[in-house]
Amino acid sequence: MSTILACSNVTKSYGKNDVVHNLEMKLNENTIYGLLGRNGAGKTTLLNMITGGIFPNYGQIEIAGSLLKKGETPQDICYVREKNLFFGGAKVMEILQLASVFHKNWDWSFANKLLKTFNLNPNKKIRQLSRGMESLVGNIIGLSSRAPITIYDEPVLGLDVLMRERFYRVLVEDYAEHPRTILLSTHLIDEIAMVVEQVYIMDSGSILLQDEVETIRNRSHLLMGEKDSIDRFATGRQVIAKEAYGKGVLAALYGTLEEADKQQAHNLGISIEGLPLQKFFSYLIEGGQRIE
Ligand SMILES: Nc1ncnc2c1ncn2[C@@H]1O[C@H](COP(=O)(O)OP(=O)(O)OP(=O)(O)O)[C@@H](O)[C@H]1O
Repeated sequence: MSTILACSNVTKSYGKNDVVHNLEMKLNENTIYGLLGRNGAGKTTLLNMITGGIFPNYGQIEIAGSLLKKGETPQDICYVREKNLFFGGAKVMEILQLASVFHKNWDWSFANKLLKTFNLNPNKKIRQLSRGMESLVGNIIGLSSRAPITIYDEPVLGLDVLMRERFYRVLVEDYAEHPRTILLSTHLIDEIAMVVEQVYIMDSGSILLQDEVETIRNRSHLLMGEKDSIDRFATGRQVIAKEAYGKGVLAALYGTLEEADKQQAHNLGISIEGLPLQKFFSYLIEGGQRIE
């Protein structure tokens, strides 16, 4: 599969602070990615660089084989921002009409269908919409653009559970018919775990881990046992976090465990459970470890 977006050594500083630091990222064509990180991790800053709003201090960004130049807005990207910049006095339909001009693959019949799916009145003014409804206008633009790269920054902010599920379902169904590259940036990990194929986990401006969701699921384990046993078992393995639990210790471990490993754990009186993605993420961020 070929690369459609590549960030090499990208750094963005404000004053003395590197908000994004030597960041490497490679997105393939026709894949759904999650960009995960807690508040302030640098996700929006990274997305603003990828979409041409701000320019890195160092490094380069390549989109569909061309280096992004300062001041350039990449044509192949549809960026659905966390905070929309829609004019409050404009009607929903006028915002869609404006967006359609910028995206050559725009599909009007799909856009009209989505207005119904999400119960949005196209004649309502933006300022009359709730926070969730405003998110939906952005999401309709992201979906209808059918852009080769669609980036959503916190796309379900303000949406109720029903609308969140509806959005993810439409996204996946449409992706199946019209494959493209989608990047979903969020801190709501468990919600997107069913949708994304690959994740980038970001913290303090750097990527801590990049892998397939399935691989992360298979490799993250929660061990429970006595401290000495856990320490013995952990030797030579990647423990990303450890905490006291009653008289024993809980340890989050990242790596493949073969049958022999599981037997060794059993012999040491250690129990092993899978680790939900959200919990794995919390441990990883707390530990601040980079996983190669
Ligand atoms: N223009 C700016 N000037 C100074 N600092 C900034 C600027 N923009 C962002 N930052 C800082 O950079 C850090 C990363 O912010 P960013 O918005 O990229 O994080 P984020 O991962 O998107 O967080 P959230 O999920 O809360 O939106 C924060 O500490 C923020 O205060």
